[in-house]
Amino acid sequence: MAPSLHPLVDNGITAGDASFPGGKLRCLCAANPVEVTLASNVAHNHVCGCSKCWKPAGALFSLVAVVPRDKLSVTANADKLQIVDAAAAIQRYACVGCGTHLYGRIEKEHPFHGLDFVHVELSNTKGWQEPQFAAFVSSIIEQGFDPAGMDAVRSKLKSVGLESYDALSSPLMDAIATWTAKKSGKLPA
Ligand SMILES: N[C@@H](CCC(=O)N[C@@H](CS)C(=O)NCC(=O)O)C(=O)O
Ligand SMILES: [Zn+2]
Ligand SMILES: [Zn+2]
Repeated sequence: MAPSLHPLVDNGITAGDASFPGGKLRCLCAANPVEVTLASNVAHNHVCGCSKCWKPAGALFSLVAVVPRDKLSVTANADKLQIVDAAAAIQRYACVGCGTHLYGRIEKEHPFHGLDFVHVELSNTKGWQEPQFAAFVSSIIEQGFDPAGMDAVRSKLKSVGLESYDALSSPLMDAIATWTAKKSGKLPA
């Protein structure tokens, strides 16, 4: 059986609703789940193969998107959240009970400062933006995936409409490079 890329990708992608207003994310604890409320839809939703992003059990990829940080609030059981790696650019807040990551936040100077990273599969409502591309695809090898299987992974991603990248998508890499060039003065600010 082919490995699961992600449950919301394996059987094809369902388009989101452009006017979706947001909703609640909950961790996987049966009792007292951590609840995060998003006051808008997400953007740049994508699958990520890196080792740092939270993945559901058995999946090769995470499903991760961004939301402006002022649209995100922790609305229940915030005391169960702990930062996974305080040294990482993205400070990922995980539930100490079930290990699920509820959101990731960037506090340092960074092109994505002001955006929080979230996993919309933690919501039981439909209409969130659908995944747009696949990022850090080659990174799944670092976690033990057989490199001989990469063609099949990239073909499967393409068959559901996701372009594969081994970092972020070209438009996002361009945005990061533009931010860097403006900061260094190579481009006018
Ligand atoms: N190959 C590395 C890539 C890690 C990486 O760079 N992840 C990206 C995509 S989430 C990133 O922006 N990380 C910043 C961070 O984790 O703080 C891995 O799999 O761990
Ligand atoms: Zn939990
Ligand atoms: Zn990642």
